[in-house]
Amino acid sequence: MKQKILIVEDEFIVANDLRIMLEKAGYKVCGIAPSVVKALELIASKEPSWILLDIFLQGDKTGIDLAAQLTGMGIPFIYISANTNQGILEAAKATLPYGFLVKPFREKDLMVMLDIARYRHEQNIKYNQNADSSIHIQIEHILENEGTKSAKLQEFSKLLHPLIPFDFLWISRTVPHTTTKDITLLKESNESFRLISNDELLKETGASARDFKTWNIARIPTNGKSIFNGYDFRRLRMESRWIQHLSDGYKLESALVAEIAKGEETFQIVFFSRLSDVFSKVHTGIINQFCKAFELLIDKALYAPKQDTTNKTAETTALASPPVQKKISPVPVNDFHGIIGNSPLLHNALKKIETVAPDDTSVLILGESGTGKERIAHTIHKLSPRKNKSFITVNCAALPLTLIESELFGHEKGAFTGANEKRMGKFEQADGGSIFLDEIGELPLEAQVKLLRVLQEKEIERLGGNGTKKVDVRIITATNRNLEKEVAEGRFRLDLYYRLNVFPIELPALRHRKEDIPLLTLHFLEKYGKKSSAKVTSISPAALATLQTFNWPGNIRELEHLIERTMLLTDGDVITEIAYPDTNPAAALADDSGSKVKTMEEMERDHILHVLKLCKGKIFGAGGAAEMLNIPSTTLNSKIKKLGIKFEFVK
Ligand SMILES: Nc1ncnc2c1ncn2[C@@H]1O[C@H](COP(=O)(O)OP(=O)(O)OP(=O)(O)O)[C@@H](O)[C@H]1O
Repeated sequence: MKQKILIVEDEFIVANDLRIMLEKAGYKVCGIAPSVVKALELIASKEPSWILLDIFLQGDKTGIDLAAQLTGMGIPFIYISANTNQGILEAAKATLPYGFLVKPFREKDLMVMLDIARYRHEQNIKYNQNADSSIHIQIEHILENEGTKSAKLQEFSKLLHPLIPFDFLWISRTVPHTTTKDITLLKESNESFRLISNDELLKETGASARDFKTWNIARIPTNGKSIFNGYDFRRLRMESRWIQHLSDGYKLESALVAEIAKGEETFQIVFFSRLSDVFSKVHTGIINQFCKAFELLIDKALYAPKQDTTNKTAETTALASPPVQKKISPVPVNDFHGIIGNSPLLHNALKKIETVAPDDTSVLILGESGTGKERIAHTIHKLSPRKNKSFITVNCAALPLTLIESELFGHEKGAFTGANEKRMGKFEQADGGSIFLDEIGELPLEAQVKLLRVLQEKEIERLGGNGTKKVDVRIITATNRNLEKEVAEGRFRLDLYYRLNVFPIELPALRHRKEDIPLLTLHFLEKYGKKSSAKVTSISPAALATLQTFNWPGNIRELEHLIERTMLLTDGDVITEIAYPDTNPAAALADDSGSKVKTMEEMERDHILHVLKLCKGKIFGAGGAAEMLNIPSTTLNSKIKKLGIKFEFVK
């Protein structure tokens, strides 16, 4: 069946050009809307399968406003805009489009983007269905098992938590004329949730019993909204004394509300988070997707006619060891093929990896330096049918400009001065396996054209050669740059961006998943305990706690090096003090919002360190840091000494 596309664009000529291009390619254009109001009318009457969306439109609403509604309706969309202002790009990106095409564009760009957007949409549906059915199966297990209401609720929370990051849960039931608060649950760790009794609630929030009785504590006044971030959450606090007290008591910063109607009863499930701005349309989508699961939980566990035999006191105390059987989770709790961590953000990424690994799909891994991009790329390879073939890594930033093409695609003898031998490129070495192109954002434009050709034609041409050779390589790329910005500024080809960004996986920065720091620390203690002669076997709780206050600009790599260094400097077998490097720890301790201005010397030091890391510590010769920085190696050496850069920081 032809895909129906609605064009939302206020410039008639552009819209008409788009219509002609789309119809020529076999799509059916079901309408052109110059404003959000008209678009909503056409959506209702024509039910388009896709929307091409301009940002600035007639009327006071923008395409970004409409996008939020489209996500709610489950209609995929792609932006088409001439606007490359960074703020607008960020706002547009937050609405999770399937693509962004910058005007003016070529017909070919549009078609490539639509193909990829459709592919990504199908993958998303597949991913959601997999997750959905796996969670449903696990929920059925929970409900079939013997166990108290609290144990079932605890298991349910553990399952849901990676998808909806909540710290506090509040469930109330409204039957005609009465609303009762029924369940309050607090997250103590990712593995443990505690039911809170009314007495505990009063004690922990400091509210008096009289206030508690007089305040309207049961239902959250939502006025039809479901996401309460930032301003909305502050307004909610102003409207309800009780929410104000609750959020002060438990340090809550945002809320997500789900309402489930069953006959005459309505259940309000409120997820609170300690992070601000954490909830989005993605979470309301998840709630819609798991509506049935919530109903099951309500019917079969929370409000089942046959109540638990356990007495009330037991019900409201800590839920340390639920008698229900442990579930086999698709992602092992602490160690997923050598990837350590248990935070919801990491779990989401790991689930994506499981989904995409078996296919040949190109994967783009996004994340700051040291977040584990290379490790994840390797895991994708190991989980794929290509696992017994080569996994070749190329760091695009470390390759000197002149050698990039010959490194990637190989060269014939005599192709350039110094090419004394015929040489196989990385793509040929990876034939049958996977290639990991790290720092893809650094690839020069000429090499981008050639890479695009490999992706499109699945063939390479050696430098100086006059024939092509077919290669069968799965491409995994990574970057810590904002590629959309690179595209907008003309440094990265749009067609290549869409080819590579078929399945993006975003890796969280360590400071956004500090709950993983203890697990990672213990992992590195064990790793370096085995390797070195250090006697250290453990770390004191106080030392571990200081690691969680650190901001980790260098992410897991930085934590790993710090643990290794601290182990070497520790006398005895317990780390009680962390050997933080003496380089301006205040800068690293500052949090995101309070980042301080760096001095020129600090900037220079950071830059040299970054380049040295890219070159894996190599200073001299081809591919060395001096060449990349375009300064003599003797100058670089004296700067390294002057700035106090030690080799152990570079590893
Ligand atoms: N989840 C993890 N569990 C255990 N070790 C990890 C994890 N993630 C990363 N590491 C370790 O941290 C170090 C940095 O990881 P990696 O090189 O994969 O990061 P990267 O994002 O590719 O960095 P860059 O962008 O600088 O290339 C490696 O030693 C890796 O083994």
